[in-house]
This record gives sequence, structure tokens and C-alpha cells, in this order.
Amino acid sequence: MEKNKPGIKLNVFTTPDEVLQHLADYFVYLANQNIEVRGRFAVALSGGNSPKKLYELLASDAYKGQVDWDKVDFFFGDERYVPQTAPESNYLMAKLALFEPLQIPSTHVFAVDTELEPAQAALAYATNIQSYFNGLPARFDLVLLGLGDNAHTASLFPHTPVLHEQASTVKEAFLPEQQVYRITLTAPLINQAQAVAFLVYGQDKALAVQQILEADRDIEQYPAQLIAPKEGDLQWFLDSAAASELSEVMS
Ligand SMILES: O=C(O)[C@H](O)[C@@H](O)[C@H](O)[C@H](O)COP(=O)(O)O
Repeated sequence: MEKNKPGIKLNVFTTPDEVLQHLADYFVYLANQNIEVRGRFAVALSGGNSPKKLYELLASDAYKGQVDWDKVDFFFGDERYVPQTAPESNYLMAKLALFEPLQIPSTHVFAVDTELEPAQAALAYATNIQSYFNGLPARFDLVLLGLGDNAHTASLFPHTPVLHEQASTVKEAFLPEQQVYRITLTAPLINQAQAVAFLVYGQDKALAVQQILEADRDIEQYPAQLIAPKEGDLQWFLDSAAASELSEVMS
């Protein structure tokens, strides 16, 4: 079922598995389209639990033959400030679920160097992204995003300074509640993407989805409202549980 708001396409499916299959199909479509036009596909991966099943699906027999993976370059929308061997690492999750099964060469994986100090790690990652795009505006072909039940996305958390960052493309973000650092793409960089796709499933996300899409704009409370690609395509891939608080007016 498709629901639409100006500039946003909502794809709502009954079960998480259907959501994952449709997002995997969209990923394959974008990858092949960009590889045909540009010869490469640059994607920024989301972290957390939701996308792990997507990565496993893309690496499965059902999908792995549909993309020329040697032409795909992998980045991260955000990273926890932990070693790449730590269980919380988004890099480690993608490595186990996607990079190793598909034998992605390390030269095609652009991870955050979390051995550096947080600010240096952010600066180094911004520099790596800039050089990848040869100094042209960094325009990811796809940015995959998840959503926290507090309406955060990437590591753009409520009431944190990074929400207002306009100059930097990558920034360190200190989370006072968890007393941890994150490294995150900033909203301006995400919004330069050709396509942005939210992957959200589960009843626990329903209120956040409703607030982001239907409440008055308040980016301090609902940071995911910052995500509005300037020219790119914004799609939400939701299960019916995560979409259950949306008003019928959007149907
Ligand atoms: O590093 C991260 O954790 C993610 O980038 C983060 O933004 C995630 O998408 C949300 O926290 C949802 O996480 P779940 O999918 O685990 O609910």
C-alpha cells in the first residue's frame, strides 16, 4: 500500500519480511540503475538491528546474483564510537551480514576510523568522503536510515548540537544519556543524496513515525524531520505496525 505526502513516498506492508523484500528490491533497482549510468553505486548503510536482516537478505541466494557487487562502495550513515571489533560496531554488523558473505573487497568499504579521537574521526571520515567524490558535492546514490523510538535517525538524536550542523558533512555527537560518542553524517550531507530510504518496522516505532510525518515541525524533538532530500527521492519502508498511528488522511 502506498501513502504519499508531498516529496515523501510511504510504502506500507503487512509484515517486516515484506518490508525487507521490497526494500531489497529497491536497493537492487538503484544499484543497477547507478552502475549502468555511472559505473558505481555508493550507498551509506544504517546501523542498529533493523537493517541486519536486510543485509542478510541482500547477501542471500535470492538477491546476491542481482547486483554486480564489485561496483558497489559502502559507507556508513553513522557509527558508534567503539572499536571495529566491538559488538556494538555498525561496521562489524555489516561486515558479518554483508561484506564477508559477498566477499566485498576492503577497498570498497569506507568505515569510520574509531581509533582516532571523536572529532578527528569525524574529520577524517569527511575527508575520505570528499576525496571519494573527487571534491564534487558528496551525493550518495542511496542513504539507508533507521529510526529510533525517540525519533532519532543516524546519530541525529533529540536536543543535540549536531541537529543544527550546517557546515560539516560528518560530525562527532556526544550522547549525554548514554555517555557515549557517535560519529554521524549530518543532515545537509544526507539531504544531498539521490535517494534516502527509511527502514522502520515494529509497533515500538509507531508513535515516532506519526510524530515525524504528522506533528508540527520540531527538529529538536523529532530529528528525523530534518531528512528532506533537496533533489533526491525520500521513501519510507514500513510495516503496518510502525505505520499504525498514522492518520487515515494519508491513505
Ligand atoms: O547506529 C545506529 O543505531 C543507527 O544508525 C540508528 O540510527 C538506528 O537506525 C536506530 O537506533 C534504530 O535502531 P534499531 O533498528 O536497532 O531499532
